[in-house]
Amino acid sequence: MINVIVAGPRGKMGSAALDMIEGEDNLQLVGCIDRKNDQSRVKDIEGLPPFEAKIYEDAEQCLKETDADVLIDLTTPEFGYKHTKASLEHGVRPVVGTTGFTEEQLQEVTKLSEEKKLGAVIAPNFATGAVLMMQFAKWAAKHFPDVEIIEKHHDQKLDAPSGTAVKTAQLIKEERERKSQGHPEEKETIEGARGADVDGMKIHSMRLPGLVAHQEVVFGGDGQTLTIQHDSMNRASFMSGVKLSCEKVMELDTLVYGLEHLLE
Ligand SMILES: NC(=O)C1=CN([C@@H]2O[C@H](COP(=O)(O)OP(=O)(O)OC[C@H]3O[C@@H](n4cnc5c(N)ncnc54)[C@H](OP(=O)(O)O)[C@@H]3O)[C@@H](O)[C@H]2O)C=CC1
Ligand SMILES: O=C(O)C1=N[C@H](C(=O)O)C[C@H](O)C1
Repeated sequence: MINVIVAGPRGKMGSAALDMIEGEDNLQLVGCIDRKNDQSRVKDIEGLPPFEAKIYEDAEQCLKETDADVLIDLTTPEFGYKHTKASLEHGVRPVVGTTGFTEEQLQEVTKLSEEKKLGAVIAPNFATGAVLMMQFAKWAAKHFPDVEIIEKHHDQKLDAPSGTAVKTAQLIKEERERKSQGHPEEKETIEGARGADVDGMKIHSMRLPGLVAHQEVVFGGDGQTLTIQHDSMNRASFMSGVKLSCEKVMELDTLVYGLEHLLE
């Protein structure tokens, strides 16, 4: 049995994680970290499954009082980072879906996980299809170095570009020489028109109601284009990755960044 804390239980992802845990025999909810409803039971919060587990506003208290193996964080970049550090300090393995960590923050928690010899998973995208989309994009970049990324999300998303787009750009960067794209003398007549720049490749972020999580990686070559596209239609699409991460993190003693390292 793996004892799990969920941070962000009322959120879109956190509540989907509770539903997933409810249906799994090897995962047990032992506590939640929220910024509301201190000391309430999960079952008393409208819309959440009937768990007896307690809600804590104080993450430290939750980590101390529950006999947790894993902390799943699905909150905000600021609190996700704090929870990840606190979790490692308390000997609890973090599984982090929260996006928007800085490079420095990632390095810091990687170092802490090494020092503590404690497994951790940070996955910008838990959907298997999104992981494949990123791997296919990395492969394609060998042959098509000109590429732009278009990510589309619901309009409640806090971070832009998405963690998935940033990770995709990093994977492509590993495959190709740095290059500037477009006309060398191109000028933006409206600021931002060409999108964000990562190592010469552009990322465009769209936010609209009705969307969930979608990305196109568009490559251009001589007389041809190649588009690799992934769409998450709902949050259930992420849950097999969350479950797998909870299981695999128990066997790790360092931090892994990206679900691709856990898929066989
Ligand atoms: N890796 C992946 O596959 C995926 C990652 N994500 C990422 O997961 C994160 C959450 O996304 P989503 O569920 O859509 O966002 P939501 O805004 O729906 O949920 C976030 C929840 O965290 C709560 N929260 C905020 N601060 C704290 C705190 N200090 N302690 C505990 N809880 C807190 C919020 O509370 P309140 O309601 O009061 O604001 C809210 O309930 C984002 O970073 C997103 O990018 C999303 C989808 C997939
Ligand atoms: O906020 C979201 O919704 C999502 N966030 C992650 C990201 O930033 O890449 C994963 C997925 O795209 C959904």
